[in-house]
Amino acid sequence: MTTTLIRNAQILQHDQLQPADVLLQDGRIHAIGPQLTASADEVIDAHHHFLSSGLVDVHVHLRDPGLTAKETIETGTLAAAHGGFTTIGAMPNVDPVPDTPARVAAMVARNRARAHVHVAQYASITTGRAGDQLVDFAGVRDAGAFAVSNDGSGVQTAETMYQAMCGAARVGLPLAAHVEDDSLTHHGVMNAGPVADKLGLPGIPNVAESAQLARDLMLAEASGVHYHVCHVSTAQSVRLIRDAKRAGIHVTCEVSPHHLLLTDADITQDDPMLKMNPPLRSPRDRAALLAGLLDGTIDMIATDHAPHTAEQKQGSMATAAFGITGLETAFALLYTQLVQPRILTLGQLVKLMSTRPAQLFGLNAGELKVGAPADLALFDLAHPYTIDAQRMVSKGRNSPFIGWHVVGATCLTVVAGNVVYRKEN
Ligand SMILES: NC(=O)N[C@@H](CC(=O)O)C(=O)O
Ligand SMILES: [Zn+2]
Ligand SMILES: [Zn+2]
Repeated sequence: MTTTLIRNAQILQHDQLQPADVLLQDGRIHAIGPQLTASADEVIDAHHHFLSSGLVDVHVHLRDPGLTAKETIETGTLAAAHGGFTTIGAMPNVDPVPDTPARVAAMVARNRARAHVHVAQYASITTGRAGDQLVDFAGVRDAGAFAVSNDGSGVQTAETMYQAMCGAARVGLPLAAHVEDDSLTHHGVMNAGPVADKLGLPGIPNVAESAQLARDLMLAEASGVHYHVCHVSTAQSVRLIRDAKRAGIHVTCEVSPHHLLLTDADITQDDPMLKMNPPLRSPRDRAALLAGLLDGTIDMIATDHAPHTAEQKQGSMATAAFGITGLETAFALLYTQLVQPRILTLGQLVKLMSTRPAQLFGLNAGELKVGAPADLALFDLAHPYTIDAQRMVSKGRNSPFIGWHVVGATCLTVVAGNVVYRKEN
């Protein structure tokens, strides 16, 4: 029986910071209160920093197995811990794809043996994440998958998506969709519009995302599945999801930090660090995403942490890989850019990055209360710093936010009562 006492923390109560001590025992939160007087094996002084339930990110690319030059289970989950995340959802675009019960079981075992944080594993929707052959949903659920997704590409055929949704609904698995109609993307590498025209780069129009989303919402209604939309990026998508929720369709969605903070107007030159899928959209789209976040249309924030090697992210946007990292920068960026200017409260940010994703995906996480898992993150909300590639523990250094000035450094991350990250001074 090991006990840890975290003293002198500030925790959120009714969206207000209040001083508290938190006692952890056997991997759970045992007590919360002012000035706890318990004897503990370890006492940690939180120095009046902000103690939160550990962050939860349902959209992470760990690249393991098969793509380990970009990231591994160890480096990706250490990056998660560095960012204050204690539970992450691992996307299935690895090699081999977890598309059978045996492969999912192997992934779950590898994650458990090697990860620094809790990993919820996605299985794919179709075999090899391509074509129309559906995965054995009951089998992959029983092997430990928490949801299915073909992230990286859209499911192109309506009939396949409909059958997939019916199958996922039958076994109670959420289906997370990367919505992208390949016949509408025109081999684009950034948002279609005046900026792409000026740079002479091929553009991806909003309809490539939103037209397939409209299709999917009708299929979701007919099938009754929990349909989750990955990385929503357009004003039209927000409108469609808002209307679908009003109509009672079981839809949830996520937005990435980069789509909340950047637009194609920030692309002043051909820069591969600003290349991701879906692309940075127009200022009008960004405004719609913020409005959707504030009115509850958008349920959660997910990083879409997509590490690549330096080689894959050099040269021109025309040839570089899609994707940027996010785990190590998300909280500080959003705290600095949205909470400090009072666009969101700290409580809203924690709900969006911890409580809601856990609740909506049925993950045992996202709450700081007695009896909950001892998964916690301690953030310093006072001292400014500069985002520095040298301090990142992810193998991927492909972030457009390097050099940004932020507050909100992670001081400590605790998973199941064990310290998995501690900031050195
Ligand atoms: N977002 C990206 O630009 N890239 C992701 C794939 C994806 O999330 O669709 C990747 O795996 O690299
Ligand atoms: Zn995607
Ligand atoms: Zn992704």
